[in-house]
Amino acid sequence: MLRYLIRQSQGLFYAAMLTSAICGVCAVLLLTQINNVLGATHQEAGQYLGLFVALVLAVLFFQVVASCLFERLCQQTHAKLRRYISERVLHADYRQLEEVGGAKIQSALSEHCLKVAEFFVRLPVIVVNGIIVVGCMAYIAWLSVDVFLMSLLVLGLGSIGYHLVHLKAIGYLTKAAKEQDYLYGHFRSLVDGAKELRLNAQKRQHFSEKVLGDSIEKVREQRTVGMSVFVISTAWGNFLIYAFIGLVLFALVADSTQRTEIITGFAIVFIYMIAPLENLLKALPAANIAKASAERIQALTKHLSQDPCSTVSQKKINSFKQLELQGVTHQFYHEPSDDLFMLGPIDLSFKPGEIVFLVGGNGSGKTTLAKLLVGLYQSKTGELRLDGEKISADDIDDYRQLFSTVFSDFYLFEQLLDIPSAELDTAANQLLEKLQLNSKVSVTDGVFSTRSLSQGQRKRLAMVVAHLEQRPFLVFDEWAADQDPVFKEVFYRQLLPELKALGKTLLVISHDDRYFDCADRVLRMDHGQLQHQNGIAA
Ligand SMILES: Nc1ncnc2c1ncn2[C@@H]1O[C@H](COP(=O)(O)OP(=O)(O)OP(=O)(O)O)[C@@H](O)[C@H]1O
Repeated sequence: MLRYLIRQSQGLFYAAMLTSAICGVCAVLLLTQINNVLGATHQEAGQYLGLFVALVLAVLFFQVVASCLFERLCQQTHAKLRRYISERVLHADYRQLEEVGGAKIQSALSEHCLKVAEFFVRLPVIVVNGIIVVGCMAYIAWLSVDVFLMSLLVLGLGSIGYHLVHLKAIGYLTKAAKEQDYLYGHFRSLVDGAKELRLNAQKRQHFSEKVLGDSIEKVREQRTVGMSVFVISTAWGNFLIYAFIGLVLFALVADSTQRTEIITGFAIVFIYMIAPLENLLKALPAANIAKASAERIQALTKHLSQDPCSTVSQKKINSFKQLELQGVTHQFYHEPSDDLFMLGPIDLSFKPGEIVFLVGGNGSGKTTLAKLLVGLYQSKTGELRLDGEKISADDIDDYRQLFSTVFSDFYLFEQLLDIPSAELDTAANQLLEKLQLNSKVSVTDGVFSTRSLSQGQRKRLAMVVAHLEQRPFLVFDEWAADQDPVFKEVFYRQLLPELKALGKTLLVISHDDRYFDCADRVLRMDHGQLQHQNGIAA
């Protein structure tokens, strides 16, 4: 994932890395100048002044440029990641999207994206300090090969210890990232379940303490332990540095002829190197958090297989003569209860200008069948046929454009999402009048004046949206359930016949048995199986 993102902004990334590297090199050169001045007489020191000032300015300049470039990279990455995940979600198989759930997607779009993007802000710290440490090591080698070999040994030991601890810490951070996905679900419940939580103090307390509270605590605990483990590894690194300094000062150069000179040189290098080394060790955990977040994003997007048709097709299907479902099946497996719901095999056909009612008990499979019909669910077996032609996976998005739906869990966007025009506004406002909503809502430039309506009124608004799409097939899933008796009458006796007269095919999922006579056909679902009944309902 990180590699993919780097590839996406290659130019910016390499420019930022290069300026960071130059900054690091200048910082090491500055160290050698400081050391030169320390070993020089007062007269000699003057000749180093120009280079010293130039190097200080260069370090500052490249540091600022590198940080700005990495900040830009961070923002670019953040935006790209958000777009990438949004696109994957937009084109994901609908059933898989249902399985993944909103919480994981929200967690990925907000926190995981941010953590990955932040990696690019930490990168200059890692690069600059890494180069300073390597440069210092090279300088140590130039001063004394023995000390350099010893420092390599110390670094080797430090790396092994760091790596072992690091594995442990990463485990905690990954667990925290997983728990965070659940936490986002609980955050949603805070708003979606606001009514229930207010009306039952005991449940509210349980939710607050046991559900939300426990989840917040788990994330806090795992992250704290993970980060503490990193702190321990940093301390281990620091211990090794000080042990090494002691070794050099008291043992390695103890009886050297140029003792004072060498010790002064090393003391400067060590002092100069400690802060970058610490910064490096501190920046690495952030990189690891980014890695854990990137893995969560990857796991999510991997789970969402893409519809084969990801672009808007030019092929528009505006009408049909016959639509058939042949041997179509679907199944839901509920793991906790080991329960399997099987729908079908279903054979069914529709013609333009007919009203078909789909009736049956709760959980009998009516909505599932409607989702199969409109191409939201893929059939396990069997096929959809339009005018005798089989609908393949490549055609499914074109096929879906035949339908306008109002499912019982419909979503109302704040705008019509069509290209705004005066005609569209006029048509929408006329429909609002027809559905007796004109005193509450109006449409201007394709945007609704309000969506703060009763559930029944919101459903009427959803009907306006569906109507405006001018598709040949309309599906209403218990649309009339929230309507008052007067408007129920309008829906069944006036609106449906008007739509039928326009040549539309209508699949109406309904429990209103007093209106079953409005249908040309009534289909009854029972435990996932379809029973055809002609004419008026049984
Ligand atoms: N997203 C889902 N994930 C898992 N199981 C599901 C899902 N949607 C529906 N089911 C299961 O499929 C069965 C049929 O559900 P469906 O919503 O199609 O019934 P329905 O006839 O529309 O019911 P109702 O009249 O209550 O709306 C149910 O037993 C339900 O548990």
